[in-house]
Amino acid sequence: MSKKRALDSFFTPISHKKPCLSPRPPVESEYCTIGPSSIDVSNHRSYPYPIPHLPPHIVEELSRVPAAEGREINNQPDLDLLYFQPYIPKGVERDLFDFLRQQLFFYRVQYTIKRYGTETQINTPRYTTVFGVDTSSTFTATGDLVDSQTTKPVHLERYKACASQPRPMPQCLDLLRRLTEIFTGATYNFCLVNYYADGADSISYHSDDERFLGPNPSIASFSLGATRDFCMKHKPMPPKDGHPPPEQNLKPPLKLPLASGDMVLMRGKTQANWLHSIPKRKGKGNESGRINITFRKGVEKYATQNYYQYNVGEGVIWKWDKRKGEMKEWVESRNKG
Ligand SMILES: O=C(O)CCC(=O)C(=O)O
Ligand SMILES: [Fe+2]
Repeated sequence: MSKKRALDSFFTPISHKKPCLSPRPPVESEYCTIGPSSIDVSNHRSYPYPIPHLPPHIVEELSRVPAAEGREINNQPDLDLLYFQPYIPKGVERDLFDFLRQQLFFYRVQYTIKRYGTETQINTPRYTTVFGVDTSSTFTATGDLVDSQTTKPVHLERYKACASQPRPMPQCLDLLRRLTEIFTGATYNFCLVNYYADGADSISYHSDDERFLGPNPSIASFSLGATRDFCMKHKPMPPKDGHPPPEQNLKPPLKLPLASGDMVLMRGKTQANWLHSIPKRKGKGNESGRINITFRKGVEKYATQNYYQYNVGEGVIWKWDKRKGEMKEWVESRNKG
């Protein structure tokens, strides 16, 4: 299907269908569940509360993505990026930021690691949440989890090690996922969302190179809200035949100032060879929040296990309090009625 045709069918409003919660690859007939006239919510037994669909004007504006051509950055060894400045049109990126910060539920995950026999508690320095399930399972239109091969219900055992049963992508993120699939030519079954409340929140150097993402994974990473530096450096290269480490090790990190609406597509050998981070920012002028959304494809059940453990965990739910202008602990009984 051409991109133009895919987009046209995507934005055709048909209002009487049930919301489709499936993170399956795009099928033209499924796009009808997403349209500017929709006033529904996405709900699922694994959600703490329903998530409203995107307001029609945001859906409308998203039909204009990508707002700019992607720029290739592949002038360093093993680096393969496509950088859109911006991908989401200016103006609507702010509305999307406000909407997602208001409507999504977040976590501040804590976990322990054991290094050289010593246990250390890690406090994830940002808010996180995740939706999706690996390729071994799929959600039906009514939100049931079935085996991708047999279409039989997935036994609870498969995800018993997960912090939460897998959650289907809500419409407000699934729309962006489907658009991203059209423009990147890749498919995605996970959506990870980070919320950096201010400059004190961060993610340290790492690569998304887990085996459960398969070789050469394609990861689409969106930025909304405050501009933050995205730093990248090559993984250390070992000295060869007793000679000092190659010059790549001495190069300063690559720094992309990710602004609201920008998207970086990381692909090819990037994850296998490069590390990335969002460093802390000190001082005045770093008080505003930033949302990062990544779409990825997990090809083993360990992807589901890992992502729910480190992005949902066992702790309390955090929700944006508009009046106070900060994240507040969400308590179900207080919010009923
Ligand atoms: O916030 C970002 O731009 C990067 C997030 C990231 O690297 C991750 O979630 O793995
Ligand atoms: Fe990452």
